[in-house]
Amino acid sequence: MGANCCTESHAPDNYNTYNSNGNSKREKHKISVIGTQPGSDPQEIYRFFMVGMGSAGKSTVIKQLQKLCHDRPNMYKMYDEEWNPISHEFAGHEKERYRRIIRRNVFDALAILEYYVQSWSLRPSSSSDADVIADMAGNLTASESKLERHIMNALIRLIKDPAIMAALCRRSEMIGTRQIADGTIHFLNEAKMVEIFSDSYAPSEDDIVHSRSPTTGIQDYRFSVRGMRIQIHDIGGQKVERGKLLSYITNWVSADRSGYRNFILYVVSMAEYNIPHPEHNGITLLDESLMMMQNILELQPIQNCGFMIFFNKDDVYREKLRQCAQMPALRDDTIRWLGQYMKENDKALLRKGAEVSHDSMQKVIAKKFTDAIKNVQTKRYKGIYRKFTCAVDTKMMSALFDAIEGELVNYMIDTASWMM
Ligand SMILES: Nc1nc2c(ncn2[C@@H]2O[C@H](COP(=O)(O)OP(=O)(O)OP(=O)(O)O)[C@@H](O)[C@H]2O)c(=O)[nH]1
Ligand SMILES: [Mg+2]
Repeated sequence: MGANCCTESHAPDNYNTYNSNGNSKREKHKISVIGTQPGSDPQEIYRFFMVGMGSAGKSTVIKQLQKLCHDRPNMYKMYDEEWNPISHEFAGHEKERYRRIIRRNVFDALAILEYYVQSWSLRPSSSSDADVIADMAGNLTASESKLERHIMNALIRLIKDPAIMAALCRRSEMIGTRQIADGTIHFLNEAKMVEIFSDSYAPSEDDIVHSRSPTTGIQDYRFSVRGMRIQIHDIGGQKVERGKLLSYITNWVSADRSGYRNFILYVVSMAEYNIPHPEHNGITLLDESLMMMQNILELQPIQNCGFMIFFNKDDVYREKLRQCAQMPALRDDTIRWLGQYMKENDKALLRKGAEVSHDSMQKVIAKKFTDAIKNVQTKRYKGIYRKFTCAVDTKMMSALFDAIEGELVNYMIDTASWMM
């Protein structure tokens, strides 16, 4: 185990961070070490540049890999930048950090729910618990690490408030910055909140997978999955982060060497198919993600890299489509945004409030992206590989990672047949 591995943070967002101009000082060092490690095969390394809009689920993929190192240590292992095995376990200070993040996620979600309770007039009279939250909201940063007992109790009482529950049921109508992070739903029930706000709370791996903290910069992670070495660079996708993308991608491509198999891993949140863009009329956040993907595909330096798309948040997408049966406005939105890619039969079913096969609706999203890919001018030398994913679902992600080696080897051999 590397000398510094016990002191280094292994949590997503805190590991092997690139310096501000996008160069990894460690990268050069690492290249010389891998080739000369005693007893090591001159093994291939599958290298992923993971990118997408903010909140698409990129860091959740990393957290799942870390969780799998915990659940199945014989098959999944984590490494430092010199490919020395390291502990995947979250150290005490990281658990403490996630404890704060999760409490903060819950607080933010309740503040958002309370906002909708007010603006949708869901509560007949005012609530003193809601007043406590409103008073806190401005000062939370300073005191987030030690929420006072009466505030915690007010939060727990609020989650039982029928008005808050009614707002939660209308989550698909929430837009802009006032949206609840998809993973936070996992925490929004009384039993879980009692646990989260107890003094002895230590987040489980599953809780960490559901937590939300935006990534800044570019983070470098290394794992082996059934002996196959993979290196993933996780790029922050918030608007403020996206300005650095070109320099990161150029540096990443130029660090290529023999034995690397390079892939762009583009993560898309299908849940955003109906969320209007906060700044541009007439498009959704999914459209913005699609445009970002097109811009990346136009970049000359990546034409020799494989390109994989994870269509993520399949569970949220499925749930929204299911809700179409009871929510005519959501039905209309779905037809407005996706109708041109849907079969006429399916549109008729949806209009009647009947269920449309999920398989067909997944193909609708894939078709939207395939059409956009056809408009890309820059010639590609590799095909495009796609998967529908639910990054918070450990079983699904483990099945995906278990199969990925064979799939990637086939991809490298016969890229043409992998075109979407
Ligand atoms: N329900 C559900 N939640 C998901 C899924 N994938 C990710 N999430 C949640 O979505 C939130 C955002 O996920 P992140 O992994 O932080 O998103 P990101 O792409 O890394 O975002 P940035 O770091 O801002 O670029 C977290 O609360 C996750 O738990 C999914 O497939 N289903
Ligand atoms: Mg992230």
